[in-house]
Amino acid sequence: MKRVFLIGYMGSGKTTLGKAYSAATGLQFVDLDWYIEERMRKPISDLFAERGEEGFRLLEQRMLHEAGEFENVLIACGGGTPCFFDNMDYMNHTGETVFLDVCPEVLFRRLKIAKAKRPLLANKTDEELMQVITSALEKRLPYYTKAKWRFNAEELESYEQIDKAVDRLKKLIN
Ligand SMILES: Nc1ncnc2c1ncn2[C@@H]1O[C@H](COP(=O)(O)OP(=O)(O)O)[C@@H](O)[C@H]1O
Ligand SMILES: O=C(O)C1=C[C@@H](OP(=O)(O)O)[C@@H](O)[C@H](O)C1
Ligand SMILES: [Mg+2]
Repeated sequence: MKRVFLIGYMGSGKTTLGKAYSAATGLQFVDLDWYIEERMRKPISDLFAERGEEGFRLLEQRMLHEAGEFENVLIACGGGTPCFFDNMDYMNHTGETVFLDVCPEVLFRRLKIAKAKRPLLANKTDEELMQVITSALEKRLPYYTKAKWRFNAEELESYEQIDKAVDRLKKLIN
């Protein structure tokens, strides 16, 4: 039985790599954000707005425990998932954890074009965005580094790079 959790900051490529890995190997893919949106029939940004971050984190923990019971699955978490409650310990006990490591400059480049759907980043100027990324990474690194594996995910920009990353991930967790 295989159960893998991808963790890392927003824009580190959890969804992108998780989807590609699943397509290449047949391992079932669950994106935790999508799972929550489907179960609640609402976008993450609405759930954040209605419940506040605290309410969202409670919901996220509940959904993590639900999806965490699935067998033969790769779960792409949200960027904050490992950093609340005992979520990181829970994941380490129930499966293999992989931290997608990406430097702030690359995260900035990716998130600059993809921040609108992320409630913690929407409406930030470039300067604020870089500031949010660096300070959040500093706070979150102690959680992320509890993962069993650390995986460099800085090159996910083309299909070729994604294929290579999938191969590297296969070698790491098989
Ligand atoms: N070729 C690309 N060029 C620029 N940005 C990209 C490219 N591919 C992906 N991204 C962006 O980088 C981010 C990383 O992907 P994603 O898998 O959504 O990360 P995560 O799930 O870890 O937040 C996404 O927001 C995506 O829009
Ligand atoms: O880092 C975070 O706190 C969050 C990351 C998002 O997921 P991605 O990392 O997939 O963008 C999503 O769960 C929510 O917007 C909060
Ligand atoms: Mg994602």
